[in-house]
Amino acid sequence: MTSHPTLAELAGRVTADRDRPAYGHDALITCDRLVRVFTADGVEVQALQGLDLLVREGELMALVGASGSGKSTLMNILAGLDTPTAGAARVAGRDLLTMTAKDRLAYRREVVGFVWQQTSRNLLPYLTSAQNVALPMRLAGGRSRSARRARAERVLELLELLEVADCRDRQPHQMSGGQQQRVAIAVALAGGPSVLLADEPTGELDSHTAEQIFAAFRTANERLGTTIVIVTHDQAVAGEVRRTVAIRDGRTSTEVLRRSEVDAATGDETVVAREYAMLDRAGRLQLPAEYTRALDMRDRVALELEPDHIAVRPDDSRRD
Ligand SMILES: Nc1ncnc2c1ncn2[C@@H]1O[C@H](COP(=O)(O)OP(=O)(O)OP(=O)(O)O)[C@@H](O)[C@H]1O
Repeated sequence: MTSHPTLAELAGRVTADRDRPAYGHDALITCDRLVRVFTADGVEVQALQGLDLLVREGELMALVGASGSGKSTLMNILAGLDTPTAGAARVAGRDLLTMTAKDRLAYRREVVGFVWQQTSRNLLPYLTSAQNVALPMRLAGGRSRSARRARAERVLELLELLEVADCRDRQPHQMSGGQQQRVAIAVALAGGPSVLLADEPTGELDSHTAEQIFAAFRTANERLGTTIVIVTHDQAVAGEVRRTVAIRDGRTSTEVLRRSEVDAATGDETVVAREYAMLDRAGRLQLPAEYTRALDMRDRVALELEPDHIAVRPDDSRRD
């Protein structure tokens, strides 16, 4: 039994609540109860149904989920290509719901870079790698000789960082799929974005090449500090990041965090993964389907507050 709070305690809670920082105040990406409804032939599809997501600056994280769960819808919104129906979405201080068309264009040029699954969507086919990477810089930079020289140096630096400097004079059709995606990452990084978004970037590649592409994202994250969000079906890729967020039915449902632990005795390092469920601000929690199935939980469950946990048990009033 918990005792009733005193008036002074209640007043203290109200003040603490008022002084608590706003949701996502220190995140680079904040999605707050994000909703996207599509209407096709008079039928409504709720692709995002109140999705909450926070991504900190400098993170490299993966988004996973079944087909149709809303991953691409979310990526298109974060990329500034689509507008949410309701809720809030902020990236690097920009409000994605209220941006004007002009702000949106600047946002796509300056704040985000993208890498898509189809290699053909990432690169212009008649330009060489170096020209592809230089293009976003030319749109943003000056025309002076020193500006041009600085751009050429930066192009080479990026191609070297991604280990495709030898492809600088080749057009996309003269490169492998993996090389094309590395150049695509260089193009996406050319404008110095705060966030790099990648939608199934390894979807068209074999697993060995996919691993190399993933290493390239990690290099970009570590060396340039760019925040990276990758949508993937590939469990092996998802296993390489510290944080994997699963989307189910248009909401974030579970999250796996991985951290390294060093054995004090042997000095061996192992990666420990732990799965968490997302608790939204209304207190809603989505239990993993395999857990509820295993205990035949349906419709109603019994809850008990224990000193350090909440027990969720099958409905014991249902004795048939
Ligand atoms: N332009 C659109 N018009 C109507 N419905 C759409 C539109 N775009 C997406 N949807 C619907 O929204 C839901 C989420 O789609 P979305 O493409 O975001 O899923 P996804 O998780 O990316 O799937 P996949 O892994 O297959 O790409 C689906 O039911 C889809 O049919």
